[in-house]
Amino acid sequence: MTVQHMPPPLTRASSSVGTLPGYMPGFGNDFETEALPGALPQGQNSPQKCNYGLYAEQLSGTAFTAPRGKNERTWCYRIRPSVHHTGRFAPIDLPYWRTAPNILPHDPHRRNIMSLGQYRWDPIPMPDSDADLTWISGMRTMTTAGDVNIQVGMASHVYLVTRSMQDEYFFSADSELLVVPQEGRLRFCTELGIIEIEPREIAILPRGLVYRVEVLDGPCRGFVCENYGQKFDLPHRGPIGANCLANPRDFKCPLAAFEDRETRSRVVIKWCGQFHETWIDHSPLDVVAWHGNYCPYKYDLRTYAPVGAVLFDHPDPSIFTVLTAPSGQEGTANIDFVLFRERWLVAEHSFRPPWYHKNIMSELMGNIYGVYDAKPQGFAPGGISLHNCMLPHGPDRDAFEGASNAELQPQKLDNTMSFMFETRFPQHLTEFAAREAPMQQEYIEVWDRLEKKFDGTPGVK
Ligand SMILES: O=C(O)Cc1cc(O)ccc1O
Ligand SMILES: [Fe+2]
Repeated sequence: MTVQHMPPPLTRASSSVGTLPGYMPGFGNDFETEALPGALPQGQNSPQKCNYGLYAEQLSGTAFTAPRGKNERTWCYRIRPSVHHTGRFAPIDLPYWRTAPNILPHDPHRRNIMSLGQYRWDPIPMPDSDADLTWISGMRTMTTAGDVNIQVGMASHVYLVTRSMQDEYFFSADSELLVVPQEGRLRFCTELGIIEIEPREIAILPRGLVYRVEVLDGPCRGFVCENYGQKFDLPHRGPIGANCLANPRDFKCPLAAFEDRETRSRVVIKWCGQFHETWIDHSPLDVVAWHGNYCPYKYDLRTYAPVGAVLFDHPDPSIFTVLTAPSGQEGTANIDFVLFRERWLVAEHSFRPPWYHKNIMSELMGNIYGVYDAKPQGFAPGGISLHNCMLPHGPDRDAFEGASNAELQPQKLDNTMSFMFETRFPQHLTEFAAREAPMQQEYIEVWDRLEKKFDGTPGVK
C-alpha cells in the first residue's frame, strides 16, 4: 500500500463569489451545488438512474415529520452510497473525549480536588509541533451535561491539533459540533464541501456528516461545544426587529467538493459516547452534488452586530446570543452560544461590567483574545472559566472598584473576544479538567478583597 501524505485536492464546484474554497451565503437556506455539470437531478430527488452513475442518498438531520421550517435534510449524489463508507465496526478507546453522563464520584474526603466551586483554568498549554495530535486524538473534554442517550445536553472540549488526518475520517452520530478556534487554522474537508477557519471564525459540523480535518497553520488550539440536542438555530430577535446580532447572510456553507480516491482509509464514528473504527478502500468524501438545508457552515464573529444599553443599565447577556440550541422548553436553551466582543459602552449612571449573579443556567466561558471586562486579570486568551448552576460569580475586586469609580464617558471596549456556552444543565468536570488541566486553585480569591461598604448610614459609598 502506498501512503499518500498529501491527498490530492478535492474537485470543487466552480464558485461565482470568489476564490476557492467557495461558499454560499445564508442560514438554513435550501442550497444546491454541483461539482460536475448536470450532476444534480432537476425536478426530482430520486431519478431511476442518476447522471454520472451517481447514487442518490438522503441525510436526515431531523425526523422526517418535523414541521416545515424546522425540517432539515440534504440529498446527496455520490460515487458510492454511505453503506460502502463503513464496514464492520471495532471499538476503540479515546479516553480524553468524554460523553454525558460522565459524573465523577463525589468524594467528601478529597477536598480541594473535586470540591464544588467556581472554576477557572489557565490556557491548556499549546502542544509541541512534533506532538502527534489529530482532531480525534487531540480532543480534551472539560465538561459534560445532560445525557447523550436521550439527545439532551452538551459537552465542552478543548482541541489541541498538530497533525492533519490522513486517509482518516470522522463522524459523530451523537452530536453537532460548534468549533471556536483560538490559535491556528484548520480545514474541514467534509462530504458536502470544504470549510477553512481561523480564530475569530466558527464552524458548525452537523450530526452524521463525515469529514477529515487538516492543519493549515499549526499547532492549533480551540474550543468545541458538542451539542447532543436539537440543532443550533438563530435566536428570535423580538423587538430588536429584522436586523443585527448574527445576520443570516454572514453564514457561509460550502460548495460541493468530492474526492474519487481509492486508498485504504479509516473511518471513526462516535456513537452514544463510544468510539468505533471501520476500514474502507476509498475516500468517503465522494458527494459530487447536493441540495438541501442540512449542511456544515462557518461564520465570521467579526460580522456579529451587538446590540446593547444605549442609556443606562446592563442587559442580560442573552442580548449577545449568536446561536441557540433549543431544549423543548420555551426560552430555555439546551445551549446558547454567546459572544462578548468589541463594543462601545455608553450607559449613564450605571455599573457597566456584568453584575453579580447566580444563574439557573450553567456558564462555561472561553477567552479567544484580549481582556474580559469582568476579569481584567487571570482569564487569559485560551483560558476557561466555569460558573455552574446557581454558583455565585461576578466581577473581581479590581473590576468592581474600577467600574464603580470610573468617569462614565463613552468608552470603546477594544481588544476583547470571549464567549459563553450556557446550558440549562449542570456541567460536570471530567477527570482531565479536574486533575490534568491547569486549574487555578486560588480562583475564588478574586472576590476576597471585595469590601463591606455598608455602615448603616445613608448615601452613596
Ligand atoms: O458571568 C459572566 O461574565 C457572563 C455574563 C455577562 C454579563 O454581561 C451578564 C451576565 C453574565 O453571566
Ligand atoms: Fe455569569
